[in-house]
Amino acid sequence: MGRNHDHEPLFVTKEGKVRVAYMVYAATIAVGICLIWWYRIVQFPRDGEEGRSWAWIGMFMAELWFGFYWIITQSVRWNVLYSFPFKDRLSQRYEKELPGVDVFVCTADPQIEPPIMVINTVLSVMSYDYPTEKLSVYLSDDAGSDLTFYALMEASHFSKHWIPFCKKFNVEPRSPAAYFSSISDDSHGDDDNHSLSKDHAAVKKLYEEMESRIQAATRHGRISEEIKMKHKGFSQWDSYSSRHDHDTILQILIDGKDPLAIDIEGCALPTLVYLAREKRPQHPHKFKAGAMNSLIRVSSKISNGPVILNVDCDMYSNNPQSVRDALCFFMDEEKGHEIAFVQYPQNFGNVTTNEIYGGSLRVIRDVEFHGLDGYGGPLYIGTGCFHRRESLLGREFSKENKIVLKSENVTKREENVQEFEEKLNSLANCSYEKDTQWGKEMGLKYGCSVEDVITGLSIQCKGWKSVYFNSGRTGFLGVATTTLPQTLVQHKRWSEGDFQIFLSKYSPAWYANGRISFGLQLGYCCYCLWAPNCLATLFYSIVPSLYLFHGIPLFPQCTSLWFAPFVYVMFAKYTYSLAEFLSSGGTIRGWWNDQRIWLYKRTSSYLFAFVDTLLNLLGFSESAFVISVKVSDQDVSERYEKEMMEFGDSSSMFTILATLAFLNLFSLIGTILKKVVATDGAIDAMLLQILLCGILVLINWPMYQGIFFRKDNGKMPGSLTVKSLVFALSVCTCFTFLY
Ligand SMILES: O=c1ccn([C@@H]2O[C@H](COP(=O)(O)OP(=O)(O)O[C@H]3O[C@H](CO)[C@@H](O)[C@H](O)[C@H]3O)[C@@H](O)[C@H]2O)c(=O)[nH]1
Ligand SMILES: [Mn+2]
Repeated sequence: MGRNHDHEPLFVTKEGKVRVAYMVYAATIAVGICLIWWYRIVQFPRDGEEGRSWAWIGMFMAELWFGFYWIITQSVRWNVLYSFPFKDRLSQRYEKELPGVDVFVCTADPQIEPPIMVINTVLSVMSYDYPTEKLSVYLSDDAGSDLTFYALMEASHFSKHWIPFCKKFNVEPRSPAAYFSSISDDSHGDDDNHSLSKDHAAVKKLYEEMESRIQAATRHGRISEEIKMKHKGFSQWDSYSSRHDHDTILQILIDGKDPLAIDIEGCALPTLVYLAREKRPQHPHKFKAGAMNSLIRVSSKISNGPVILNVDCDMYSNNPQSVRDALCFFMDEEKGHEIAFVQYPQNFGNVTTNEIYGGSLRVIRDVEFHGLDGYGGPLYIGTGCFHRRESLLGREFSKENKIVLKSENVTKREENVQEFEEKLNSLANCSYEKDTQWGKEMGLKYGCSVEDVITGLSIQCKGWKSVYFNSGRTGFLGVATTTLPQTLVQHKRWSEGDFQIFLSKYSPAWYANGRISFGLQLGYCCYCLWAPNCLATLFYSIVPSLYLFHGIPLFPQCTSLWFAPFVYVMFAKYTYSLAEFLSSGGTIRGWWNDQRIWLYKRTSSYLFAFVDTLLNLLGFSESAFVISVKVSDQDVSERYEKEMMEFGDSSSMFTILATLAFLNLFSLIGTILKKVVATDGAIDAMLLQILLCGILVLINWPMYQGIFFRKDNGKMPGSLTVKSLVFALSVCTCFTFLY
């Protein structure tokens, strides 16, 4: 108290300009949508053709859905908000009282999440520009891999050189791999920088030696006896039988309370902890949510930082100031006490210019999440998120009981580190959570494949707000998927989890009613209703094309006035979407690719997610967490760099995509061969159907290439081509018999 506040806030928010033009545009689309609906009602075919009537009803349902979904997506565009923190004010006022920050890094598989990548992320967060005695880093290893442990041990030694180097020269970014690959060796060649270039060379050498040791161990798939002898920590693996069956392994590699834990310049090091929670085959481990909850408990006894940062192991910190930026929101005297979490956008270091798999999630990042911020704050999306420990633990927001973040007095420990570790082990045991509120009212929620979103929603339903911080130097950089199957699988997990939320107790549609703002409810629905989009999209990409082939119109003639709303809505919607994509920094080809990915996701990932969610609900299946692969073979990455679509995997999702691609191709070719369009007035009556089918064929171009022309390993597998061909032909034939 008694501080000179000047009443200057630690952060400000700016609303997007009220865009009258946008509102007019949206209103015209809304009118267009209503006209389309009206058309379907008044023009209902009365010519007694039953097939056409059913198709008509289907089209109407699909258009009802599209219209309804479009309305929902408006919620994230009306009220965009941008937030800007003031770090200088933070350090002026609170430098001495900054709170402890615990960073949780999660990893789960040393094969697809290589230990060297994991420790680069760890090193990047250990070297935050933040008082080291207040910073603690925890690595949760769900594979319980001694390779990862070994890499972390190496990192703990290397950090003694790396952290002082970063701080001395204000290096950015602070992931050594990213830093060394961004800087050429002779860029420090001039005399002024003599000290930098010398240190740079020395640290680089240390890093490369460490890297080759870790890579060698990873290649062998095991740790040599010689290394094992050197560190007693490996003895904890003596009772280890497999990654699904082992005791808790907890090791404090750097103990911040130990006066001897210092770097080469004599400064304190941040605490560094390795945790592999107990795993037993008969005991469901609840994936990342389970890992996070163990970390919350274990960390509460070691450092108990009131702020928790969660990052995935592939998302290194790209900005050493991020902790300070985030604290500006939490520590603001006026509004800070309401904020439960600060979410950074997910950015990826490996997205190519035209993002063939739509990997940058550009529009979500630069438009929609700002829109959510305008209604109370964004979703928690798993990585790059700073939490208040209290709200993560399940505490309700209360105006009266403001929780002020401040540094705590460190209590001295009686026992030595080993005894202490043993005491904490039980916190990460399988049985610990039995008959407790963990996974329900406490910590991250279980039973949903997007544990992050459902947890964030329940926090917001308890009265808390969140903040989306997306400005200045990018906070975190991760690894985006690099093949089509991976992308589809990831989106299946996301859309399935989101749809589970929609149907769960915490549904944004009913539970959240009155607990969060209406705008935010709609905002959540945009994502929670991804999966059901599959039905309307499938219908729209199959039925009109089949009917086209038989010369049966399902849209108004182009000489009719009803033609106008259809053309207007499509044209206006897609022009706007292109403009939005370009203004978020994308390219035209990138937008086109993004449309393709939307189509693919909607017709495969979302369909599987939709079906699985329903089966799940009926108790037929359990959803699992399929971890995204973060490494790829040389030739796969080469094709990725060249933006060639990677199939090369026979999944059932592909069968659907290829079948659809064939169906539309046949319809289009058949239509031309049968000279359907040559008859009088046919073009007039069928123009929209021809256009729709033509666009579907155009957008599927990379698929045809993969089926017919490519020879490389990434092409569509032959067996799959045959299967889809048979399916497509059968559908066409069955349909012909019906008519
Ligand atoms: O049993 C598990 C499975 C996964 N993870 C970790 O969870 C993180 C995310 O997994 P990833 O396969 O990379 O999934 P993504 O789809 O890239 O992740 C996004 O979506 C997930 C929810 O579906 C969130 O958990 C993530 O934070 C969010 O970045 C990784 O660090 C994994 O190591 C675990 O710790 N234990
Ligand atoms: Mn990931």
